[in-house]
Amino acid sequence: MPFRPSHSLLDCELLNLASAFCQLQLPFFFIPLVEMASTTLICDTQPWKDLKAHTEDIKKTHLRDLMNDKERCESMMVEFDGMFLDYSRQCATLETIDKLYKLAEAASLKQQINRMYSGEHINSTENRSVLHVALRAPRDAVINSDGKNVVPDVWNVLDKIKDFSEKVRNGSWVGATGKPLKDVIAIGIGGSFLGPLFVHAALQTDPEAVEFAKGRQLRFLANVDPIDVARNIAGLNPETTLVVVVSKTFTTAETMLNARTLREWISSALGPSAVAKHMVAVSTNLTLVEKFGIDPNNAFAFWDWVGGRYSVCSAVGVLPLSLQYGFSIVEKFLKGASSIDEHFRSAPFEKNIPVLLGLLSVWNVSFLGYPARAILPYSQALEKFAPHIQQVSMESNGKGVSIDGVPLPYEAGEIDFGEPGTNGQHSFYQLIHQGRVIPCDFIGIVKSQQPVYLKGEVVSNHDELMSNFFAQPDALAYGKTAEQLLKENVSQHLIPHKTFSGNRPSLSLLLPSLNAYNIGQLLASYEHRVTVEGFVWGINSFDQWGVELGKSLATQVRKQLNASRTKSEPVEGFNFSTTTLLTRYLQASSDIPAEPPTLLPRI
Ligand SMILES: O=P(O)(O)OC[C@H]1O[C@](O)(CO)[C@@H](O)[C@@H]1O
Repeated sequence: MPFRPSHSLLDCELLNLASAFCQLQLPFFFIPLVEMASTTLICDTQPWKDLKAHTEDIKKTHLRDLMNDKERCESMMVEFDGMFLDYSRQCATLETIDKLYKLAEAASLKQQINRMYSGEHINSTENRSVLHVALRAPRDAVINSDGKNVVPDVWNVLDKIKDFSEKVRNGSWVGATGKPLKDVIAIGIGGSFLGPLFVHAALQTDPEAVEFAKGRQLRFLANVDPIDVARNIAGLNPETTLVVVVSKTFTTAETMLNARTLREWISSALGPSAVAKHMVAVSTNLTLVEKFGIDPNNAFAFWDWVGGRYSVCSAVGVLPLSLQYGFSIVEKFLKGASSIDEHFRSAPFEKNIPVLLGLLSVWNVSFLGYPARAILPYSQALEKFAPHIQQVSMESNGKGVSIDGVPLPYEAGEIDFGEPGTNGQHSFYQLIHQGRVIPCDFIGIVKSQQPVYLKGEVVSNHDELMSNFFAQPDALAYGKTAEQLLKENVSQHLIPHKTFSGNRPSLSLLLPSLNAYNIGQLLASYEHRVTVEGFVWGINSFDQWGVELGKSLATQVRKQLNASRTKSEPVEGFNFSTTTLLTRYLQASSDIPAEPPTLLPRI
């Protein structure tokens, strides 16, 4: 285990434990002494303290000067399997990077990565291994969980998906009325939605994938807002639609209500027996799948060692994407992810893209004090990348205690947001240039998947886009001084407004193209980056207890709404604010009958 020194208590540690016990409202003397001696935090280590002290040196530097050091810049560029990372625009020197490697060592990063790959139960609060890497491992790989090689199970499901998706696509699996199923609605939320949506959006512009998707539609129903149901079924015919219910637990309230709604949509149009031909499921909970009325033979399994937000490479993503694009395209995506898995596991830290990305994030968040990160792909096809990484990162690392349950005296996690360039430039970049400092990830693609050239234009449309990709990082790094503005004869009173302080960090990631393989590489790089951050911060990046409280409070509200509507019971048991809001809501919608007939949207 990392961070378990046998030496006596360190100051920061004692403070943390005391505050943990204060939160539990137990007297401090109740702390078991053995526990006191066994738990420490990364902030207690010498490399962390060295980095803290080092921030004073960094504050004296400016990227304008750092960028002049060619040797420094050269050693801040890494290439792997066609991906090129340039992190020379980070507010960091070679000494910083060296100190970050020492921090990684203090965090036992290498050992923690190995523990993940060897199937140890590193998700300790759920007592599970974390093996999304097994989802894209080659057929002959051996990856054990609880003493069993899980790779054959993974490939059994992949083979089943290949077979099923081919049958649907070639028309040998047809709907209840004998018509081919050309449209798919995937119902799921969170990790059972965002990853597949990101990959779908990206593949939609890859010419090879587009060719395979001709005549087919894939839609995603996530929100329990009935408007999302309405939008999803608009223009679709139940006779030619296949519904895939995707839920790891098969208990998520939103997904299950949406699944019951679409089951009603199908059975009211085609009769209840049509469900067998028009609904399939992806889940770890095959018992509940059967209970719902979906034949377990039409269910595609995955396993509790796959976290929801890390599940896009399981049947969660592979099934809907194979139905849309064919299994061969999706297999390329898996291979791209697998290539990064191997790189992450084996490359030395200096050449290891996910490790470098993760360490730089820790540097920005924990030492330079920049809590947010902007993900800025200069590719419209990556429009759903930032929303997906938002979940991967913020649900994984948004934690307040260490893996041992000690409250953290430092902030973990980061605030992720982003939009494709250049749209973002006309939206929130103002704040990034002259307001707050937000480290940016610029992601560029060398060859456009949809090139456009116009005779007489100075550059192609893609070059126009990429001109911005190359310009923005320098604008952020160098800024613009008052002296420069004076030379340009800018009026005195405008100088403060037109000055750019610069010294704003970014990194640039260049991908050769945006095909299925590269999309897999990008996904795995970010997944592992988040893991690296979590390992260094000493937290459990693989649980998500923070989502539970809101869910259970919603259960109370649901009961109240039912009681008030059907039995006119008054709103009770809530605070003044919620009581007022609920009462107002009920009164203003009192024209809705207590038990209305089944109603489906009709857009
Ligand atoms: O796949 P399920 O079990 O429906 O869960 C959906 C999502 O809900 C969450 O548990 C959060 O509420 C995510 O972690 C998960 O991806």
